[in-house]
Amino acid sequence: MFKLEALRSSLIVSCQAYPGEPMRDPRTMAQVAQSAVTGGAAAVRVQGLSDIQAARSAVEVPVIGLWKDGHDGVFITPTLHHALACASAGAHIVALDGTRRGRPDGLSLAQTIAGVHEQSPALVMADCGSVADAVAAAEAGADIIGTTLAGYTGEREKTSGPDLEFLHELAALDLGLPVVAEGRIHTPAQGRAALDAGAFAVVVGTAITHPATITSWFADALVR
Ligand SMILES: CC(=O)N[C@H](C=O)[C@@H](O)[C@H](O)[C@H](O)COP(=O)(O)O
Repeated sequence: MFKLEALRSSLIVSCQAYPGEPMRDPRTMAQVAQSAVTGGAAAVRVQGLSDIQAARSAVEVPVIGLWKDGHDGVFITPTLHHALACASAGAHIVALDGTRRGRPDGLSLAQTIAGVHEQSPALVMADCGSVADAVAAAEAGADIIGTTLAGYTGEREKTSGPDLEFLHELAALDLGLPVVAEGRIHTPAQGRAALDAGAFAVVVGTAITHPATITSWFADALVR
């Protein structure tokens, strides 16, 4: 079993391709995950049961697994069923929606987290969108707080880079849990700034593993 402490101050790379995209293939995502580990990723975050299984076989580092179902409201590992499936697929850490919104299976966040802890060895990362979410998720038994949903739930402005103010607010609260910075970290300096703002570790997705978006940044910069 891995030690969460080993991820302190580390880079975690999210390797995700979206529905209909050419790289949406578990073998491809496992290769991307391997490349990220070669470059220094201490853990990877992958979406979908096949990608979790493929990543587990491909890399030695901890795998954070999630299952996106839909794209509105609560869609990141929305139910206990989704969460247990991620754990069964091999996720060391299950990332799930950690907001205060109602969940499709009617379970509370606390019931969902308790179900994962009772029925699997996985830790739970609660993807939050606000300070109130983070406080509630900590009370509900989450092992890790993620800032993943800041800017996506209507409770906080969608900052162009990471929401550093959110990280500062969470650090001041001292929830007693690791807070992982995730969302719109696009440069190494922003990753460093997230750690300096109090993050336990940093997740980078798009800026490392989503070539279509990275290409568009360059292409857009060339347009006069
Ligand atoms: C909001 C949402 O659905 N976030 C997802 C969560 O898994 C992913 O689409 C993001 O790529 C991931 O959070 C990493 O963030 P960024 O790609 O900005 O580095």
